[in-house]
Amino acid sequence: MADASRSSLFWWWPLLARHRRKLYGGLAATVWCSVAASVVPFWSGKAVHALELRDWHGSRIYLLWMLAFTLTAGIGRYFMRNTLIGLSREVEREQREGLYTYLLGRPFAFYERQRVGDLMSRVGDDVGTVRMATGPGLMSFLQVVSILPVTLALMIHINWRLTLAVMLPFSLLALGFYLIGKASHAIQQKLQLAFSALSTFSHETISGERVVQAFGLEEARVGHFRELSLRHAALSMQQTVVFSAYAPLSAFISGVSALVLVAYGGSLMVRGVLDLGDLTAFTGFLVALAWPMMSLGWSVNLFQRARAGQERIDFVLNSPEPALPPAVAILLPEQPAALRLEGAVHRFDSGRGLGPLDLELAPGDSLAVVGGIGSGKTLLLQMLAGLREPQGGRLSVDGETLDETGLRRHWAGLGWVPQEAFLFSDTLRVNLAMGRPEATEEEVWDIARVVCLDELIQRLPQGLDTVVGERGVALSGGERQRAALARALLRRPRLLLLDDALSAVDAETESRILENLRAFLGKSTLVLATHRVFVAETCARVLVLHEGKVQQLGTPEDLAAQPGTYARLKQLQSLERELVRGA
Ligand SMILES: Nc1ncnc2c1ncn2[C@@H]1O[C@H](COP(=O)(O)OP(=O)(O)OP(=O)(O)O)[C@@H](O)[C@H]1O
Repeated sequence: MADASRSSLFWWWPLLARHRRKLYGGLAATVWCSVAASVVPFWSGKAVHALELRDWHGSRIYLLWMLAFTLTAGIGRYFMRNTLIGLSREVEREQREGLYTYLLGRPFAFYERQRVGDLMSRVGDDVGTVRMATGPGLMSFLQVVSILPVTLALMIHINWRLTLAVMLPFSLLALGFYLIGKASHAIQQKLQLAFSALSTFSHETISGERVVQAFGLEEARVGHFRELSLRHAALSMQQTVVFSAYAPLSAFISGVSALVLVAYGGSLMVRGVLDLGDLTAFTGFLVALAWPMMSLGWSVNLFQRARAGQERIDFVLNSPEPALPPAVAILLPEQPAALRLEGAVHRFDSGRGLGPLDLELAPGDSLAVVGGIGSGKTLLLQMLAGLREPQGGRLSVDGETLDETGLRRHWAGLGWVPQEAFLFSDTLRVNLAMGRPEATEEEVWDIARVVCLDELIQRLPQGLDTVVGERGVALSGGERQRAALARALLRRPRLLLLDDALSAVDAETESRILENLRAFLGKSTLVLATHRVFVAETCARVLVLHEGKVQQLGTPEDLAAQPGTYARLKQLQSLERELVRGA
């Protein structure tokens, strides 16, 4: 949660500190514009007084001063808006980029605790509330604090008793704003949570729209969305009710103040203590004060909202997971990776998971990981990839435990094809060359041939420049998997990890790809997780996992010859293939 300094009134100072010069410039422009604006009533009073005395020349001079200060205030206001609104936009950009960079620097475990819709609402909505406070909110606040002393000084200069009388009602305003602000902050926190729940739910529903439609869940999902939306609307209404009190309270206080001015100011004039010019000036001062005082309520509300938003942003930024090591320039060794797991374990609260497990892979080794559903294949590959840190035991690569640079070096030489092939919404060319942007056209086509994607690319109207849609939606599951495999191979990885990477490819194409992959054996260390025995046979060794532990380990031939899970699987799948061939 936010630390103590963040929850103080100046929680946003760390965001502004970097922009001190701009802030001071904006502050100077605000003071300039406010001082100029507050002096205008003073000259208007003088002008009226001169008119009262039929001093036409004097009144013209005072009117010219009025014009000059009005113009000066206008110019100051222009600079104030440009500087402070510009500042808020910069703070917003920095905060958004900082949050985005932070998110991309989080390890696996972080994303298992977060929901995408919620994170998106923090990057969008919460950052937006902070911008509103650092821009328009801060501007209004600065206006009030700079207009008030000058106006007060001029008012006291004319008559301190009348000043005290007309300003007294304004002190009630501060109390009112404090109470409203407190209520508003509490509602705002709930409101932002409600918005986050709404955006998480809608993000999930839209992402899983095919499942929703296929299972006829539209009504149920719309119903739940309506509930969340109603809660959000109800809280928004509560917020509006509380917020609506600002304007009437300010207007009422201004009205009472005007009433005091007429009653008490009028009596002072009748008694000859004040002249008409003084009363006119006081009226001008109250008009000049009214708007900033009213907007003070609005800016206080913006601060409440922003503080709640910043607390939610800080909650993400203070997540307990350590950051990923920074990217550094890396010179990769030529030979394939050597890996060793010693007593490596990763278990979830449910007790399910992987290990303790020992495993050694020499450079150029190939290992197939076989096992039932949930036996730990993916976890093992994630651990070998350095994406999931062992909770106990250790992973060493090329004989060394992975430190920060070691991890980056490990990733630089990694070709990783996850179970769900993910493509970015760009062209096929960009997706394939993502791992090695300097790859030549020829190299891209060579790899496309290895994964049997060349024919498809030739058939596509824009060839390699075809846009594959969001997450590669324009390609079939098997095509997506082959593109993801090509992306990994094009990297010429030292370690190639394939997590059931060809499960959506038809058996014939899969055999062709496996045949082509043989050319890579020995050049990369290969670990592949699979449910298919004939895929496992591509590798020199097979590891059978059961409930996260090693059940069998040996060459495919040895395992096929001894009784056990592997032999049983092979028998079953061979029979299946015979049946398919016979059919
Ligand atoms: N993030 C997680 N939180 C909790 N449990 C998890 C998590 N990820 C995996 N598990 C559990 O760990 C076990 C191993 O999961 P893993 O994904 O490695 O299985 P797998 O062998 O790859 O399965 P499959 O063949 O279905 O892909 C499973 O029982 C799974 O439920």
